[in-house]
Amino acid sequence: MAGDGRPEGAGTRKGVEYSIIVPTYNERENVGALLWILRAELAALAVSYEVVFVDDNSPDGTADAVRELQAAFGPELVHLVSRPGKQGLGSAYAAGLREANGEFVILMDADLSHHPKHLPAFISSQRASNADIVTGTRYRLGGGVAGWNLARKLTSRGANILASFLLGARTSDLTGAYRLYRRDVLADLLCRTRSRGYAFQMEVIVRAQYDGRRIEEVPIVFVDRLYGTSKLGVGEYVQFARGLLGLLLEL
Ligand SMILES: Nc1nc2c(ncn2[C@@H]2O[C@H](COP(=O)(O)OP(=O)(O)O[C@H]3O[C@H](CO)[C@@H](O)[C@H](O)[C@@H]3O)[C@@H](O)[C@H]2O)c(=O)[nH]1
Repeated sequence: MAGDGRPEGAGTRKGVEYSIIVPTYNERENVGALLWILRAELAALAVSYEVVFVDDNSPDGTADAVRELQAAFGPELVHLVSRPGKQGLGSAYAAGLREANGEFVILMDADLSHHPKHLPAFISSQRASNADIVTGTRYRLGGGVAGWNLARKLTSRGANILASFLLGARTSDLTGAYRLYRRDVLADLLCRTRSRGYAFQMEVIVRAQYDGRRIEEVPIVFVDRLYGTSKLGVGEYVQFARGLLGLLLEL
């Protein structure tokens, strides 16, 4: 594997600044809307970008919907990584990175809970600060969550407070997934990250802090999905606890 996350000898598409990696599992109703809104939000910025969908053989036929988008918008803009079965978020990002050509990588959910309207803020924050990572935060002034029930709000907030306290983290939203990374920085972190599910977000940002990476935050409002359901289950909570314990023992 090359140091930037691509397989040795893989081709590059020169001049792409941003690769937007979107993991999907049963997101057929969302991928088209996401792409349209993304294009509208990025049009004014005059940046070059591509969108890499990583689908785990979704039973609802998400991969076919992405192929239709590919046919409509072209394979330069829309990429599809198709995996044989559900393998978790962390490994989906790694698979997306192997296909990505951008100097920077943006990770976002498919369901519009990570709204593309925040992308200009990520990009301008990185440009202004030369940061290695810009992470979206729900827990700073201007950020927030809409549409979650009280139990989910408390779980998310509680997990963040506990993990920040135990790990000495300076980032206000450890579990958020909406982030921009310098490509080589993400590739390096992925090599060392053990978590394969939702705990991935926490592990990556904490490791980056311990590595001395420059991390900036931008407030985002996470709006719960309109279509489909969350894939967060009990197993993910167990994995989160394991990931936290593992980091605590190691760092
Ligand atoms: N390829 C692939 N995609 C997956 C998998 N599991 C989830 N996804 C995709 O990953 C994205 C996030 O999944 P959701 O199920 O919508 O997550 P959520 O419960 O809304 O949780 C969000 O907020 C958490 C923080 O509170 C985040 O930790 C989490 O990553 C996500 O952004 C969606 O695009 C979903 O289709 C998987 O195993 N494989």
